[in-house]
Amino acid sequence: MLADKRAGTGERLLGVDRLVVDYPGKGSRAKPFRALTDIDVTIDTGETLGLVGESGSGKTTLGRAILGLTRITGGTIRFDGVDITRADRRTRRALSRDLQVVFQDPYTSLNPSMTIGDILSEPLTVQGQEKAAARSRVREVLDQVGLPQDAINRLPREFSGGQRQRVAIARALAVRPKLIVCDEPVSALDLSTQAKVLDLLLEIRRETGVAYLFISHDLDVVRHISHRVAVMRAGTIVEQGLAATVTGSPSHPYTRRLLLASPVADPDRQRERRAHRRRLIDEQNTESAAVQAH
Ligand SMILES: Nc1ncnc2c1ncn2[C@@H]1O[C@H](COP(=O)(O)OP(=O)(O)OP(=O)(O)O)[C@@H](O)[C@H]1O
Repeated sequence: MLADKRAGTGERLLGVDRLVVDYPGKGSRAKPFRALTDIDVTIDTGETLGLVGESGSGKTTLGRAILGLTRITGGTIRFDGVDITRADRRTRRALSRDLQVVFQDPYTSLNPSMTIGDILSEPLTVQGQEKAAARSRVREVLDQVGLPQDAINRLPREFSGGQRQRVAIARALAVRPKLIVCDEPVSALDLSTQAKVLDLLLEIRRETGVAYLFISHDLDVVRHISHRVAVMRAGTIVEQGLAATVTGSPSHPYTRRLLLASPVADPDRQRERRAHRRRLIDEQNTESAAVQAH
């Protein structure tokens, strides 16, 4: 488990300021739907910000806005000292050296007809690297994510879900990015594979100093990897702070509900959770007794 402190150098890598995203409504007269309202988040070099919230709260929309995949209605996004809110395609291509993504589903995020070698060398050749240099970098990242060298000539279907997610992580790592947006990277995996992939992400962060925006609906997963946590609900951030504080003594009732809803494998955490649930029930009983006595 992580120490309760911020990581990195304290240098600001990402700054999202009063971000608003509207999706067009369906039909010509329909009102647009506001998916994000005045979102403020920051990530420092080497830091992990966990983003939690239930389905539909806007986590993916925020990740996609940062990656330039969703149209922004208002506010600004700065990355590494540059305003990238409305970056053009050329700037985005250059940015992809520093800003990468790992999606949730390792089954659909990898091109099934490409070999692992081609999947991993593509981002490097797009950045203008020579084929030979790209191949040697591919060998390095395969090692880094714990996959065998002979994976180079194999296809994604020959690998398990956890191994495919290692390929997706290797693809993101290949260009040595400063920030990786991890959008539910372990949700499609079983519990023991989840733990292994989370450990891999932690090890990579230690080795490379990369920062993560780690998106998950599961507060327990997020607390394992994050220095700070932001909690989203209906397109807004209801609470953010140090991971141990937000997950240990949440101040917002919504965060408390999320905490109780998240599945845990760790018996200590299960005991802790049962005690917490009992405390909540006791509080509620005391409140209703007080109301009845009034
Ligand atoms: N392309 C779109 N057009 C219209 N509405 C959208 C679009 N994409 C997302 N939404 C809506 O925006 C809101 C936020 O969606 P988003 O996918 O960002 O949430 P999320 O927290 O990532 O949810 P999940 O965990 O289910 O992926 C939801 O109400 C969703 O229905």
